[in-house]
Amino acid sequence: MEVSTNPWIWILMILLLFVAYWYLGGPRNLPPGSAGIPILGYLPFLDQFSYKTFKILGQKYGNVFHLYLGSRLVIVLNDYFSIHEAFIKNSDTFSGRPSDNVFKESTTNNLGLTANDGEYWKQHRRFILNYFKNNGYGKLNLEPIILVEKPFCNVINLHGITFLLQDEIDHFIKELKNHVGKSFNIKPLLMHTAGNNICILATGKRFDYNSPEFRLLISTIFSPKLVPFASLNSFFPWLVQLPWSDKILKREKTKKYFDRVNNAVAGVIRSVKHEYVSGQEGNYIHAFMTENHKRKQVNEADDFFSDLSLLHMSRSLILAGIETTSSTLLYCLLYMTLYPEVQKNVQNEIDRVIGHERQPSYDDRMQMIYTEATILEIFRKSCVVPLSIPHRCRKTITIGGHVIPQDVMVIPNIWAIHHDPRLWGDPHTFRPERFIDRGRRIILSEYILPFSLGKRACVGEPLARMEIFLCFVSLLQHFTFVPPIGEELHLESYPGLTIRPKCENICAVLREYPF
Ligand code: HEM
Repeated sequence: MEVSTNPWIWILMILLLFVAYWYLGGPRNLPPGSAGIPILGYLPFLDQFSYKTFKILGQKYGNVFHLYLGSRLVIVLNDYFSIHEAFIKNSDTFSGRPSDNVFKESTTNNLGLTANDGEYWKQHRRFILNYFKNNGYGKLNLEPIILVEKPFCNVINLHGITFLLQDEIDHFIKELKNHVGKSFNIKPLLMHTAGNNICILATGKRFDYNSPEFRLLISTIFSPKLVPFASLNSFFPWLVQLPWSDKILKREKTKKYFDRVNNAVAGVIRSVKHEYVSGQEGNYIHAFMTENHKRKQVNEADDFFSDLSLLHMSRSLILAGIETTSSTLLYCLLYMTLYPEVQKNVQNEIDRVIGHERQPSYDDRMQMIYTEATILEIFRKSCVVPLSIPHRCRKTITIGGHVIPQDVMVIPNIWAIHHDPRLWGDPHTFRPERFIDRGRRIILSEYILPFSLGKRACVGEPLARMEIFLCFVSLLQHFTFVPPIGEELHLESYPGLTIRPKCENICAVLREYPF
């Protein structure tokens, strides 16, 4: 037999082999799904709001399906029951994070909470959740309890976290009063307040909006648009091997960005580190330092709570908490502007339960059924982290009768749950009343998952829920929000990992008292 010397035949054969490998070379017994086209996988067919495409694909492939995004195999969980089976019933198995270039390159050895999934992550997660629990985050009537229980009184323990959040809201309202009656881009102010609430957690105090540390922090965090390059890095991990990968992946720019963020976070840490007195636990940074000392006494080699860890942990909280909370608050105001009758109902409830002479407290929500229902409906509709953060399946397991291979990336489509007509009937209608039982009680739905669920669910949830309630209620106590003259408001968002409203201009009108 003669071997062909025609190079085109060889090129064609290699191409055919590559295509055959692309379609047949992956793991067997995957859930239904699509490999898309060679090299790019299903990426070219995804809408820029990929959660919407996933929802449609769920109708074709079922609620557990696979896709290749670039060369990366991804399993999408597209309904409540599959996500619950994975993240609650098999929470350990699904608590991994993809061991990803993106995480590795943005942190030092995967330090911080979001990227890590080993013993280090477990211990830090437990530590911060305990810190929240012991310091009144998310609880009612805490101030007196804290006062009695805590030997090392500092600002938080004396007055309770509610007091500090209220103080921040006071400053926010004062600032907003400078802009009443005109079109005002409220997003930066919302980011300032969300940023300060995390600083309160970290340092036990708020920062003046004009203080150098705070200005640096806020201005640094959201400057560059690096998400497209992070996605390239994640879905085409082999790009890293190419000689010009640094340029394609903008690695230099990414590195500089994270250096700047580290520098800004270090400034916040420095501002309280020097005030530390041995044994103090009154803010997260001091509690962290005390934990480090305790551990060192037992085992000098234990460096889980090192200075570098403190930097990365604080950074995790700041990066995960500011954009999410400020976007949710912005959606609160946009929905009120677009649904004035809902705004009126919330204000009537505020007037009845709180009045205008005192500040709202977190306890008030027990009597504010309509307001609570409105916030739940905003959580449902806005769903600012629609695909959560990707998980990794730590061992091969069966979900919904489908085999999920070890180490595969798992994406839960939370947006699909929030918009599932089988759960909500009319998912696209904004209707707070769906959460009220015969006008008297809140219907707590397990299908509302803005913070995800299971072992990896958002650690900042207790703080986020408190600040959203207190800020939303305080704002509607003082102002009515209306569309700025000549501007059309809508609820559309930018594409990205988080849903960020495009409309940032709003008009606040001061409410008249007495009402
Ligand atoms: C409305 C506001 C917020 C929303 C909707 C939100 C949502 C989420 C979601 C969906 C996740 C991913 C969970 C998963 O992997 O399954 C997450 C993770 C996380 N969030 Fe939030 N979040 C909010 C506010 C905050 C705040 C205020 C903080 C900090 C104080 C914070 C800190 C974190 C951290 C550190 C993680 C990573 C947890 C881990 O990997 O173990 N978040 N958040």
